[in-house]
Amino acid sequence: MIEATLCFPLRNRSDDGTDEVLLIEKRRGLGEGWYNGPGGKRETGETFRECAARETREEVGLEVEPAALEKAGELTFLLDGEGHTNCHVYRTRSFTGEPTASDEARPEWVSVDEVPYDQMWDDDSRWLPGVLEGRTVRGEFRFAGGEPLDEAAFVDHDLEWDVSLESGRDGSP
Ligand SMILES: Nc1nc2c([nH]c(=O)n2[C@H]2C[C@H](O)[C@@H](COP(=O)(O)OP(=O)(O)OP(=O)(O)O)O2)c(=O)[nH]1
Repeated sequence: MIEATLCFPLRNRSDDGTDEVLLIEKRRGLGEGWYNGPGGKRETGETFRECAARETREEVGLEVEPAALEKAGELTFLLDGEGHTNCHVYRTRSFTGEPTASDEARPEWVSVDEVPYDQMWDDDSRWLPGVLEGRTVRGEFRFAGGEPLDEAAFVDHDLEWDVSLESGRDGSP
């Protein structure tokens, strides 16, 4: 199973108080052309928090402290009945730097009320609104139709809200 992370930096705009999330438009790889949070696959020896912080730095140039990430979700994506990817989701209001485009990603601050779910993975509209409201979620999402995952069809899902994520299923927070 692939172990991956997503990170959703949040800010409150000082002029009108709008709550915004930093999304990326993914320029290559899985989910190319869609909006998502910064994130990616975990490397050997990394914790999930370290992975989320590294991917955020590499993709959009924001510095986040692994310890300042708040665990918001654990999502499992299944493809044709088999576990494909475990995704650990974080959010944070604590970061430094200005978002900068990279080869992999074009960053964009978006109002949390105007997230472009029609240009994202099909499952995101089921769980991301709650995550952006500050809730925690554990979910299983079933896809069918073979590799790659981003060309498979989203079939159905199960969600559990307001769960304790103090410790992940593998024991790593
Ligand atoms: N929002 C959302 N993200 C997803 C879904 N499925 C899924 O794998 N992801 C995330 C997990 C990872 O952060 C990202 C895929 O990993 P990645 O960015 O490293 O993939 P890639 O093929 O570009 O990898 P690489 O070669 O650049 O390392 O997509 C989904 O259904 N919704």
